[in-house]
Amino acid sequence: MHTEKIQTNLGSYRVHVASGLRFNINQLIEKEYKRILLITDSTVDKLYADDISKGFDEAVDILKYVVPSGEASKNIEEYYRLLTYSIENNMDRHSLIIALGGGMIGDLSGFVASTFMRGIDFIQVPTTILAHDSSVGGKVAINHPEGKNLIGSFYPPVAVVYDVDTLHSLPSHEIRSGYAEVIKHGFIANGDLLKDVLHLDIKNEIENTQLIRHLCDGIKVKANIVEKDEKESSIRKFLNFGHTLGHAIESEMGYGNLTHGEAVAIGMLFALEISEEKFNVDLFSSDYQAWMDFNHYPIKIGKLNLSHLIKRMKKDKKAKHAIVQMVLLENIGKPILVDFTDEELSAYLDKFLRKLGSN
Ligand SMILES: O=C(O)C(=O)C[C@@H](O)[C@H](O)[C@H](O)COP(=O)(O)O
Repeated sequence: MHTEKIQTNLGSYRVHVASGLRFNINQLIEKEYKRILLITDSTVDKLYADDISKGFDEAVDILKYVVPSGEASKNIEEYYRLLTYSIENNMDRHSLIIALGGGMIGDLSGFVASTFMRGIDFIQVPTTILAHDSSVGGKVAINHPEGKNLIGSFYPPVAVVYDVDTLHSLPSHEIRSGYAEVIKHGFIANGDLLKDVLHLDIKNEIENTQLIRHLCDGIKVKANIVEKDEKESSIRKFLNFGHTLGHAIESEMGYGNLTHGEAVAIGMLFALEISEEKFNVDLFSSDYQAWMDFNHYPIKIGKLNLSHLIKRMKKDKKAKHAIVQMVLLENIGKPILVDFTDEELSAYLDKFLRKLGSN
């Protein structure tokens, strides 16, 4: 089993990564809980929800709440229904929430945990590759129609239990989504990981040792940054590489029409091309685009309205006084934050959308 300890001011927890862990969650948490609310989605429920209960004593009360699958469920109505369910079913400050699923479930359940009775324990049990990113670092949130993750908090889980066996049932768009965040960690902080992934055919089954190595490398990059800047006042913003445009595309297209990672993958291409032009460096943007093509990432995504996208980019959490800030790369492993004037951003985005055929 691979274990990474995350030590921050808001809390310390371990991220365990191995095969078969979903049956042994009870042994990986330090406290005993009498009442547990398992939150999952309608896809994962059928596959793994029963396995989770098997590891707990029969005396533990395990409630289950199933959310419709898809990013569109990460909304205020679903959040409110979950709170009502928790109140009606006598959850209290000594209860535990288990978030079983991908980023949507982790973010939504974590936000419920962070606000129910001013905060109760929760653990993340990720079932997607993308969640190697979202389950670590303590960002929990729901979306607003105006923008992604606009309502949320920093609230670390008490543990992350990552059973890699669950990743083999993922559909191809989920593998693409997850590997976008893996390659992001490579671009911002680990050139070897980047090279490895740029040679990877993610259309075919990825064997467990390689998958675990990629996930653990990504988690290490994330842990390293989050431990130094948990609340994103400085270097944590680097983890947002590709997200400024990515989030704008996701919300503009309607949540769930493109996966989070697929939208971020496009956002990274944008940031790479600007970086190469601004800093006169080769950041392998052509190799990266070829990798995206080869692995069937959607690049031609139809017409997008430039001014709508810019309006959304201004709502990004990194923006200050409506000035868009983007993460660029001075080199591989050397991220930097750059402010953009409206004119400059418009010019870059117009050129990029034309290239994609989206203008
Ligand atoms: O953990 C972070 O910090 C990140 O920015 C990682 C992102 O990949 C992740 O999608 C995150 O949830 C986005 O955060 P947001 O603050 O931009 O909503």
